[in-house]
Amino acid sequence: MMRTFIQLLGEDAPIFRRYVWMAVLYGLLSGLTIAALVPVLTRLLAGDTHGSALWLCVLLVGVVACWAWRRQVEKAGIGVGIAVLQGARHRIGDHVARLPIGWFTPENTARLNHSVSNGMMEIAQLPAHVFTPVFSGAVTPVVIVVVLFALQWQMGLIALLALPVFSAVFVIAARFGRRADETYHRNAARTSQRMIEFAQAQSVLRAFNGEGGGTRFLEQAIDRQRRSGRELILLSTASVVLNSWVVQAVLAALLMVAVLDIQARLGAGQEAGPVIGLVVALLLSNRFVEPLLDVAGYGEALRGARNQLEAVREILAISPLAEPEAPREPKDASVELRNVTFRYATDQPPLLQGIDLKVEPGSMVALVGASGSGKTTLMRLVARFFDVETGSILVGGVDVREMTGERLAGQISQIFQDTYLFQGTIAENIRIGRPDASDAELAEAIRQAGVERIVARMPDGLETVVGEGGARLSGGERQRISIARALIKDAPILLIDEATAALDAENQAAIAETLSRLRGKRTLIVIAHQLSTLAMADRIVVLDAGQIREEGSHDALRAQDGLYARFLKQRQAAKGWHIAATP
Ligand SMILES: Nc1ncnc2c1ncn2[C@@H]1O[C@H](COP(=O)(O)OP(=O)(O)OP(=O)(O)O)[C@@H](O)[C@H]1O
Repeated sequence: MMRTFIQLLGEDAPIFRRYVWMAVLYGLLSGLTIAALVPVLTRLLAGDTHGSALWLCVLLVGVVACWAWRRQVEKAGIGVGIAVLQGARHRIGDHVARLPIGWFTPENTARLNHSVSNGMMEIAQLPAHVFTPVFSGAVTPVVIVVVLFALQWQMGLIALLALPVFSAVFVIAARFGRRADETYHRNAARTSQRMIEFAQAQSVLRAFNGEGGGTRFLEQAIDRQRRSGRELILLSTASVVLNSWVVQAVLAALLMVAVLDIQARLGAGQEAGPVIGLVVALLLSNRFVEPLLDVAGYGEALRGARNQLEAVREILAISPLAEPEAPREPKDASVELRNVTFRYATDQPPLLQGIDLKVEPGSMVALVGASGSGKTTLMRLVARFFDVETGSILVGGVDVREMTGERLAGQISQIFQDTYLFQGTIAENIRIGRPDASDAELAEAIRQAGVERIVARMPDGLETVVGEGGARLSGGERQRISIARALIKDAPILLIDEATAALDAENQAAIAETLSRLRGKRTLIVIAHQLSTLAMADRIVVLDAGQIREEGSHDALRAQDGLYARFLKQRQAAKGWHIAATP
């Protein structure tokens, strides 16, 4: 936990170390102040009022010093919190900016959002509100153990042995609690997901589930969350009770030893001195358990914060894409995959295997294959959403790992299915492709992508705000804006995913027009669904289960009666294609 905290603080870590030493010193000071009670009481009980008064002054000075130092510790704790909020957020931001683009799935971005907002607030509050009492609560009893040893060694020994026992019980209870906490948070996240899904998918739920049926998934999720919440409350209560039992048991043992010793000494007719010492030791026992109970009380808060820190640690542990020390420049607009193997997770089989593919500058390659065969993944690898496991990907004859991210991005334009539109106007969204594009270039991209027709329908034309993620536009309209954005960028390589779902007749025409205009001028790699696109391609590559099974021109592959011919027949049956209708 401390290590993650220090990692999170980066160059601000010395502030945290200083704070920890201050908190430990505060614990020591508190312990010593409590220890000053011993001479005050022993002298008072022995009738030495003057000596007692002197020690009382020392005690009072200690109390004032403790109070003043505690304020300093809290100030230092707040300083650490501010460093977390200011510096650590930037540090996570810098780290995330270097992560593979492929990492940014909706689940990961939701996690990141939660960690940077709620999680950071929780972590930032730790030093001032939780660490100070926990650190001092762990140090003060150690000082009291030493004093107890001096007063009555058996009590000192019991208190000393109690410390590791208490730590072990605390750690075990925390471990059980953590597991329950994780389950609860997982179920809570699922419930939120289900709630959003429930709201977004009302039309589907009502159409297919009938009355009330649509709430089934949501109810199941709420039920799971309720059960895990109950389990969490039970375990949390049990751990608090267990911790305080252990502390109380230690206190009882200390009291018993002291009382038995007092009885024995009084019975033996010993003088008052040692008996007074024992009475004082009895009082000290109480001060020994108090900070321990404090620590136990903060177990819950520590566990919650630990989960947040763990989430941050997981994000920081993801390896960013390495930037080359001596970046190279691409020589042309070719794309080449050499013996590429890739898998999304180490425990999964390879998704792409032994892929060799060369796309010459200015040529057009269409990728074809069943759903899940790896077409999108192949395109993502070219744009370096991820790095390959073995083999290499070359853009312009240079391995993408030897190019800066900026240089590679400059070589490639993408029209993917999940293109994001920002909360801004249509014009602003298109200009993201090239912020310094002139108005004439903007108008040309708009014309080529068929955005003119959309703009004409909109109340504010090009200045129409598209809403978050382009929510105020249809899927087809969003895609055409993304085509205009890719066209205005004017990169030599264009990767296109012909999204079947978003392709209405107008969009098909826009894509076909774009492709025919750019054919021969740009290197085009297209995940093709349209017959017109396939017929336009210089080469068709058929992927099956992550491997290239067939490669050649449309006519040659069609004549082979292999996978491609079968694919065409399926498409024909589904969409009424006419093979003869090639342009
Ligand atoms: N980020 C990811 N993490 C893990 N698995 C993934 C990820 N993205 C895709 N996959 C899996 O990889 C496989 C290939 O997906 P990919 O999107 O490359 O196929 P595709 O041929 O483009 O399919 P489609 O035509 O349906 O878009 C699928 O089984 C998919 O579930």
